[in-house]
Amino acid sequence: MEQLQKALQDRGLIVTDSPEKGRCLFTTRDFCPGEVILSQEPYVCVPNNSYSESKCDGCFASSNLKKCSACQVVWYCGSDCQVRERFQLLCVLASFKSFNISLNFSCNNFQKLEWKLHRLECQVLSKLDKDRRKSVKPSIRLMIKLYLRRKLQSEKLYLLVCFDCQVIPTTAMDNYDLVEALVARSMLFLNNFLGKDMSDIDEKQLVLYAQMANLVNLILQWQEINIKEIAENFSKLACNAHTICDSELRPLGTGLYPVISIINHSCLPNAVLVFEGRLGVVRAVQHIPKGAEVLISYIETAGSTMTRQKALKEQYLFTCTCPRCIKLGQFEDIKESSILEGYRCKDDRCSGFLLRDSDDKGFTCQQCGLFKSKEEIKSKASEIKALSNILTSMSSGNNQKVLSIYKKIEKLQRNLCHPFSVSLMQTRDKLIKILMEVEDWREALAYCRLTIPVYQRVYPGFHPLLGLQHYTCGKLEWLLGETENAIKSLTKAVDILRITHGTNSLFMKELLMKLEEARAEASYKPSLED
Ligand SMILES: C[S@@+](CC[C@H](N)C(=O)[O-])C[C@H]1O[C@@H](n2cnc3c(N)ncnc32)[C@H](O)[C@@H]1O
Repeated sequence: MEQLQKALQDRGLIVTDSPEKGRCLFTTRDFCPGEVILSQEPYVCVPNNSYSESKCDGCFASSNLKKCSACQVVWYCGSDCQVRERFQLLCVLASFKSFNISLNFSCNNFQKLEWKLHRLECQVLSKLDKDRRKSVKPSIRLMIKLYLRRKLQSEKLYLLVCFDCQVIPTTAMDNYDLVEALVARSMLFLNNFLGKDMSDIDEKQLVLYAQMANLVNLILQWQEINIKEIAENFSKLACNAHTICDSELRPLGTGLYPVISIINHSCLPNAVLVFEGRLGVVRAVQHIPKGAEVLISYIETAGSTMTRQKALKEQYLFTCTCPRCIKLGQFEDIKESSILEGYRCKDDRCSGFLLRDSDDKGFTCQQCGLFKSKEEIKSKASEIKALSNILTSMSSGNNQKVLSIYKKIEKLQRNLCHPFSVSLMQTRDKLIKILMEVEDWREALAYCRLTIPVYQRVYPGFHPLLGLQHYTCGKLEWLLGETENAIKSLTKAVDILRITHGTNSLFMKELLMKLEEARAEASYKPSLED
């Protein structure tokens, strides 16, 4: 901890303890919007591979993949990624006495050993029979990697094997002690439910961790392993691991970033976590003065206070007391919930919000006083539910059918929900995605424009999702030849994303280049007309 405090001190940060939140990360200097507060490589990470989709284990790319022929579990996209992974596993296997590996090689001749080493790397997984291999889901692999990595670092093999290349050395920000210090869900269960009965769901969760721990034990077959400790580590992953996303916030995998995990949650965060490849980067999204706590959001912040609190309670077992959450039950909060998750006025031209009547027969618009009966609402809601059920039962691939169902849902929601409703916004997002897949740019743009005011309301300030929505709008306008509009949208996207994503990533370079091209085209067009 002392070592970590020292490393953080150099970055203008300090870890403190609070009785309500446990460890907290505070600033010891000012940070300006867009400034990197902290960045960290994952201690361990895995891509979220499934039967239908695979990604490279090294960089999460999804093209030009080759499956490792030995273990049949891991995929790589090319030699660079293979080299990195093979090197890591060589070090692990060198620590097993059963493998007679010479440690006398440097990184220069390391590549010659690639194939041989990779076979060794896969030793643990390739020992498994076909059925067991199928049970090696990403969460299980993450745990296996955690144990291999611990073994590696505890025996300081990296330094032994190749002291001059300094691949992943043990540092103040990268060691197993930091994993040990992470808060565990099981501890939170106990703290929360001491003296009370655990609910069924909590008990089931603990049983699941125990089953997963058994599976890890069967795969690793280490004599000295402690199953209880593995189960405890699964419960740590549940409230500390992060979903690794690409620049457009599409999930790619899961990673454990033990220092970033010290950062607590707020529904009104002053920082954001984004990923540059596997690197986790925390950036300030507002001015953070010296002495303030650094806070990110763990959840989708678009929902009502009740929805957010439920999500935080279920996964992280705490009740949020951020400036948004402390308003729970106050008139402003009730109004906000009725807008985000409530119904629309019977009069199409009215944008008032509806509140439930005291006799529970229906809802009344708080602006024009029109009444909407419960039956009316129920019938529309069940039509939507029936259509959603059809969608869940459908197999993927039938874009046109899916599109027509989403359009029906959107129409019903337009009639039922408040114009700023989150579920209506989400349905429109699904429509945009499908319409872009079928290359109907015009209609995709129409829906995208409808979502912008809702995004601006639910994701205020520098929020990456708002920036990305402006970007989508800009790309569609650009494709449709609406250059002036594209410039406006792309500029709005850049204004937000340069704060949340920085300007160095390939993604941002592409966005900045698109904006430049659009500006160049706009200045070229009038001269043509002249
Ligand atoms: C990723 S950890 C954050 C670091 C944690 N405070 C620690 O001591 O390691 C997540 C856990 O921190 C606590 N936490 C995070 N944000 C909180 C908040 N706003 N209020 C109360 N507890 C919070 C909860 O126990 C949650 O499960």
